[in-house]
Amino acid sequence: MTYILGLTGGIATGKSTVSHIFKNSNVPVIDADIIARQVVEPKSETLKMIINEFGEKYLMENGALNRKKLGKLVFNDGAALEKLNGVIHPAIRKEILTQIQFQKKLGSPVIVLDMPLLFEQNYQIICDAVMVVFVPETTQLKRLINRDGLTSDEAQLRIKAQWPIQKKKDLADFVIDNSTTVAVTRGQVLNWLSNQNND
Ligand SMILES: CC(C)(COP(=O)(O)OP(=O)(O)OC[C@H]1O[C@@H](n2cnc3c(N)ncnc32)[C@H](O)[C@@H]1O)[C@@H](O)C(=O)NCCC(=O)NCCS
Ligand SMILES: Nc1ncnc2c1ncn2[C@@H]1O[C@H](COP(=O)(O)OP(=O)(O)OP(=O)(O)O)[C@@H](O)[C@H]1O
Repeated sequence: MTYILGLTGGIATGKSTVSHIFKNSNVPVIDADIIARQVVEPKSETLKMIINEFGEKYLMENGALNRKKLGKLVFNDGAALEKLNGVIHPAIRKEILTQIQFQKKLGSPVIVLDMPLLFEQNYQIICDAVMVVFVPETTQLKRLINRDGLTSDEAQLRIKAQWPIQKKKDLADFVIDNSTTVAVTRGQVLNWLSNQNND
């Protein structure tokens, strides 16, 4: 039996940091952010649907999606974000389910599904448990601004496009506090894994 651990949190609370720790421990990770990029590669059906919906101005000269420009639109406009989600999420879901089946066939005992919108898109129902990585909102805002070079207003809009971290924490089976050092976070994840191995 393959145990599916959903890994989520808010934007920039540390999901990738935690998923690296899993990967380094040889646990396979399915990364929804990577899949969300793969399904809109140049010439893909999903990219064509996005361009039909939003217009040619969201394409770059090389035929790739202009992610920066589309991000500016959708994180400022809830209706546009819903439209984008409606077009892209069916393709993301299909690929996630394919990758889960693949890992199950390989006989992986544990797999991690790393997905920022895990609760928003109702993926907890296919997970055996959900782990939420959290930091206080002030830390989240600071790390997001530093990592992505956003203004404080832009960063706050992105945070508001997702459920509040407290709501996700309340729904979690396991929580990881990523507010101090990566070493402390690693300790919590390795501890979870060793409890898992002892079961
Ligand atoms: C709007 C897009 C083009 C902006 O691209 P950009 O390269 O600037 O950001 P990137 O994709 O790296 O996402 C960064 C972070 O933004 C947050 N985010 C992304 N999409 C969404 C969304 N639909 N709703 C809320 N938050 C989101 C996530 O925390 C993600 O980790 C892109 O995020 C996108 O296509 N989003 C829709 C697909 C999606 O929902 N992806 C999230 C994981 S499934
Ligand atoms: N414990 C930590 N101490 C200091 N900085 C950290 C820590 N954990 C993560 N960071 C930094 O905070 C930023 C966000 O972390 P990370 O990319 O792991 O978040 P994420 O949840 O995967 O983000 P996204 O939702 O955008 O995918 C990164 O720049 C990362 O290097």
